[in-house]
Amino acid sequence: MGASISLDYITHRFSPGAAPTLNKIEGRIAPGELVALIGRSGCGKSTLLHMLAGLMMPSEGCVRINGHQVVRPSAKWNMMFQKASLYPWMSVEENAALGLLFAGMPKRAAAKRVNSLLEMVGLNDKRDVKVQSLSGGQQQRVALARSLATDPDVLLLDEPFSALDAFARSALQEEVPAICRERGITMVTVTHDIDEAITMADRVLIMSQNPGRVVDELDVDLPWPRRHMDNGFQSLREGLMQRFKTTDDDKPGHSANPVGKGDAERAA
Ligand SMILES: Nc1ncnc2c1ncn2[C@@H]1O[C@H](COP(=O)(O)OP(=O)(O)OP(=O)(O)O)[C@@H](O)[C@H]1O
Repeated sequence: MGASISLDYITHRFSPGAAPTLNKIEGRIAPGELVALIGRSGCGKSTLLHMLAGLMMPSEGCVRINGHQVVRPSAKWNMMFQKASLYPWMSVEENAALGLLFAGMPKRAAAKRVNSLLEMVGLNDKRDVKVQSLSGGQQQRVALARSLATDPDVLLLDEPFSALDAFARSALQEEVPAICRERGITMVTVTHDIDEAITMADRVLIMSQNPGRVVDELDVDLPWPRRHMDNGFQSLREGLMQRFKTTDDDKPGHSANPVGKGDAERAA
């Protein structure tokens, strides 16, 4: 079952006396909600996500999951990164089972749990294959199975599909929120890509930079699965671009490019 997340006035400075990278970020994410965090490069998205994962502590304020302050990483709030970080000499099954083995689950029980997940992510026939022989998309599927194996309440995604080809990316953009919805997992994904945010999230939070703050949000009230060519999708996309631009225009010395590098690359 998903967990609630509270951001309680999070401020962060990387060194004492420096300007804050994040400034007084507050908000609440409901159990089972799917949220995308979008903002320009360097605005502090990954820093904030690392705090949700318990990998970093803010200078001021705190993150609470189900009301408890997050002070360390946990298998109940798992993070997926841009790179799958698998052990190349281990099989798909061994990599996917790692979190369970670290948690003390016997090998046979871990393999049983992982097998149903590998089936779910479409890798059942690759169980015994070494991960180094897999494609990037397949490796991210192993990482996804590994993240889900510990039955997390929260799944945190730090641009996990940005290095994948368009087909693998689009399949996972559809499958990951579907899995989270089915299991009631709360999802927070960081992205530069407006289409990815609308494809995956119930709600998009927009961050500004210098200092990083959540300055706007947009509800994505579209049926699943989301289709880029649908009128509803396109009008939300335009709305989000506009909000992004307004956010940017508020800043002195803003760039003519209204969005992050994912969209900027497409526009080029
Ligand atoms: N360990 C660190 N020490 C000092 N400054 C840091 C450190 N980590 C990040 N920063 C700075 O904090 C700011 C926010 O970085 P962060 O990686 O969170 O941004 P981001 O929005 O995720 O960027 P991107 O989209 O490019 O990944 C940047 O200016 C970055 O240079």
